[in-house]
Amino acid sequence: MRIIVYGVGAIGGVLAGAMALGGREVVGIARGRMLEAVRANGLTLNSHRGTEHVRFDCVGAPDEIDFRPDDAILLTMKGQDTTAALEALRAAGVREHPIFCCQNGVANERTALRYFPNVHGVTVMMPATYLEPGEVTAFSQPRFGVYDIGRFPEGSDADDRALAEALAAGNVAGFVQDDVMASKYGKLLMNLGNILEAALGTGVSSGDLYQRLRAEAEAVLQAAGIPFRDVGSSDPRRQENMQSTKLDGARYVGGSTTQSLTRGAGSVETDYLNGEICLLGRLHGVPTPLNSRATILSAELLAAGEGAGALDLDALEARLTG
Ligand SMILES: NC(=O)C1=CN([C@@H]2O[C@H](COP(=O)(O)OP(=O)(O)OC[C@H]3O[C@@H](n4cnc5c(N)ncnc54)[C@H](OP(=O)(O)O)[C@@H]3O)[C@@H](O)[C@H]2O)C=CC1
Ligand SMILES: CC(C)(CO)C(=O)C(=O)O
Repeated sequence: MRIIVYGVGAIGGVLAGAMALGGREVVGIARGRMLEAVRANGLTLNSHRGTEHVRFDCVGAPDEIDFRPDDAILLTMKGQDTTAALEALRAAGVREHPIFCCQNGVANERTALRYFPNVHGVTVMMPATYLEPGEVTAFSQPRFGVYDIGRFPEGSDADDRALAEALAAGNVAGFVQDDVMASKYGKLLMNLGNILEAALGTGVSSGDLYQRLRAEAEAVLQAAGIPFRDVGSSDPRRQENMQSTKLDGARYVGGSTTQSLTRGAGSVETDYLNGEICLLGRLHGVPTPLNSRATILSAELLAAGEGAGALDLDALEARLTG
């Protein structure tokens, strides 16, 4: 299986770099300064193993790839960039290839299924950062991450098992699951707090706001009849595979939404995280005022050009509940 990593950022960069270092054939699709940097100098991967430099083929768009039957395509862009990526894949002639949604949220799989028949969900448990072009950092040891993998909407197949093997070569523990979306809904609950961290700054207490966002979401999932599995700190696989690691010269600035604000990326994923709960709440008649305010807050922070940590807890509480 050749691995096409579409979106070389924090997750895509660690995956592409680690699997290439593990001897797997990898092609990256990147853009902007990341593309320039990887093409010019390869990628630097910082982790508990030290600093490693790796080269792999990297292109700017799918139509620069001569797709082969053994290709697997990993989507590693944020949810707001998925539709454009799927359209570019289809325009490049992709049809039957397995598409693995290595992304937070639960909307990517359904969107991908409009375009392609062979879609897989992947729950990504892997703290990673991309702050500078050409450089990414993995903050977990002994494995860089734990992934659940399975066919969407359910089941599993040989492609899932082949991806788990490729991930193992890249120091990521992959678990094939017949009900991967239950794991992805469990992860979605965790990601409702991304916007709180982005607004307050990493390491700042958000009081009871996360529990309140989550309570709204759990009521919504229950009303919608959607099962979820907890993949948070109580998941024993985290204990075994994912201890957080302190690295010389690489500070963990926070989760993916915090990084988007820190990098001035121009968009955040909140509409696919808290916004998913609003959507389901509206479909199933469950009010979601806090998650709704969270989506509006993220849009306002972006519009105001705010970086991470723009608000203190009182200000945040007022914006979400006042
Ligand atoms: N970072 C983390 O620790 C974790 C992230 N996740 C999830 O993983 C997914 C990826 O997040 P993350 O890696 O942090 O995001 P990043 O923004 O770091 O990486 C995504 C990359 O994809 C690029 N990209 C987007 N669209 C295209 C395109 N059409 N062509 C080429 N490149 C493209 C982006 O470019 P540009 O920078 O120009 O936008 C960016 O470099 C998200 O769903 C996130 O929620 C899950 C667990 C942990
Ligand atoms: C759980 C968390 C916040 C960190 O891995 C994450 O999934 C993200 O960064 O989006």
